[in-house]
Amino acid sequence: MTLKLGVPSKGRLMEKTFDWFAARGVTLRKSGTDREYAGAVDGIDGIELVLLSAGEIPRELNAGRIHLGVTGSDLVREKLSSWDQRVVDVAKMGFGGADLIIAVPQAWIDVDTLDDLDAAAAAFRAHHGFRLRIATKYHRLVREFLRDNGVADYQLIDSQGATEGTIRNETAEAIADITSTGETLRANGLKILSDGMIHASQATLFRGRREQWTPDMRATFKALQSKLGA
Ligand SMILES: Nc1ncnc2c1ncn2[C@@H]1O[C@H](COP(=O)(O)OP(=O)(O)OP(=O)(O)O)[C@@H](O)[C@H]1O
Ligand SMILES: O=P(O)(O)OC[C@H]1O[C@H](OP(=O)(O)OP(=O)(O)O)[C@H](O)[C@@H]1O
Repeated sequence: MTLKLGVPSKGRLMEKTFDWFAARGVTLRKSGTDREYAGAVDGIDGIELVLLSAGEIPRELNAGRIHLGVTGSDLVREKLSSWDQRVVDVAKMGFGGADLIIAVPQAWIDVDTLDDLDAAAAAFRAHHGFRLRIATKYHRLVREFLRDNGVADYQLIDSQGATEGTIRNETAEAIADITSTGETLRANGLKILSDGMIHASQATLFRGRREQWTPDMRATFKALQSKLGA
């Protein structure tokens, strides 16, 4: 059996993933037409390229349908419970950096920390009769983080995009989202809580569990690791 490597098929991570492997003597390329999600690997034998959405790579790794995968470290933590028992971090790739943070309106001058948020949430509930709403697509990471930091009086609102806009639209009071330049937060009048950093994400090469791997696959992985210096 060949070793299947899943990489993002488009978007912000794809090109840099190709560059990162190329710099280490492994050429990944899309085969076929631009819109066809087929690929090939040159520079090492026994590896098959699978082009996938970054968000699906954690699940495919966990299911054993791919053996290696490149995706954001945030996505692996969000999509897999006990992620570190399911996949192994082989190499941090040094790009795709973004911080998952909690932010509130700049106008909330009394709220700068998680403790302040907790107090504001209790006051909010007493006043409005429902829990303060935090919009996010990172449900698992946000729940774990708030639980570990003693914030309980809130509800999560699912937002799969344009999350910063939920506050203006009055569908949430706070957000938990990815930021890199901070532009989107500023443009929407939001500020990050001083202790509101949930995870500093970057593109990472992961491998799945090896129980089902054949000796050939293990040898290929070893050869790849030595090329990558991982
Ligand atoms: N400014 C940014 N905004 C959002 N995500 C970013 C940013 N910078 C880096 N990332 C990272 O990029 C990854 C998401 O990549 P991308 O947006 O290409 O995938 P996606 O389109 O969300 O996934 P899918 O293809 O599953 O929809 C995440 O790991 C995220 O942390
Ligand atoms: O700090 P910044 O550089 O402003 O980047 C952060 C923004 O980028 C991402 O959105 P994306 O472009 O992926 O669109 P989305 O809202 O559909 O997730 C993220 O969700 C933030 O909205």
